[in-house]
Amino acid sequence: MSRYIFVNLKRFDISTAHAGVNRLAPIQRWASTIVSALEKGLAQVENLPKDMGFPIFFPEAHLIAASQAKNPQASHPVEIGCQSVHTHDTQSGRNFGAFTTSLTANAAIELGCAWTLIGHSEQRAKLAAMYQLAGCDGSQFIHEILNQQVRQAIAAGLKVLFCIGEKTDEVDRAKEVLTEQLRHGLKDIDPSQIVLAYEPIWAIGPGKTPPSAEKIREIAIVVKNLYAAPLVYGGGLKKENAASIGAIAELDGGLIALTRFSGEIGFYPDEYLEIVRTYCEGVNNL
Ligand SMILES: O=C[C@H](O)COP(=O)(O)O
Repeated sequence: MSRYIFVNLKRFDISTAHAGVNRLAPIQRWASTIVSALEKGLAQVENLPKDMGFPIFFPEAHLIAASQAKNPQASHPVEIGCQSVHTHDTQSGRNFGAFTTSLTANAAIELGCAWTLIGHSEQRAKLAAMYQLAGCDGSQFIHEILNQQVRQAIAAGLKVLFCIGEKTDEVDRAKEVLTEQLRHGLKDIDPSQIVLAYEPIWAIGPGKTPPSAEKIREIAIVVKNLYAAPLVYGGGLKKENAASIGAIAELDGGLIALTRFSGEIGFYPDEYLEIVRTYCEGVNNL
């Protein structure tokens, strides 16, 4: 594939009764509802580039249901991905699976995954919070942990979407931050095994203003010079900016989480399809 529209479904399976955003289906049918709606909907989208991939990252509990819901006859099949993998894995004569609470890359493969998402800002924040509790700046260790996870994923045969991005207080030195994340997180990793996602953290989620297409393009040029892998943009990607982001020649796609950022926020398949349609208008105008 040479272009991708990724979806990260974060923890969007939790119903509104428990303060979540799932209004789509009971949790048992949530993943299959999304996979079927997206595959049926993508088949109706006109002028979809043939070389476009549609990976979706689910929480672990939904991986089997999502894989089983895939239609082998779909004209534009979705691919299933997990939200990161463990730093270690099963190995003949060594570890037989003593990994309580962890999803290993070999397990992800057996659960039907083709992809994993590593280095998402919410994963980085979780790791940083642990180091903070220990009273130290763990940034170097976080890069190393992510690097180990990427290695395990590739060894198991997973494709990797590796996220980078600067925080609000890092905007002035964004290039430096991105350089560090790439240099250490992807140390000795072959770029042919990776797709990168640039997600400025200050643009993710409701109530945020994403950067202009010109600003995204500027960063895309920097990132591609640092690491020669396909690059997608995420963080407030929505119908309103999808065409202008699709028209950035240096990008190879997008990463979507919410499709609705106000009111009954959440991920809605029909709105996702509208974003894809609009993004492709931008691509077709290139
Ligand atoms: O993983 C996806 C990103 O965090 C983007 O989130 P968003 O589309 O809700 O801004």
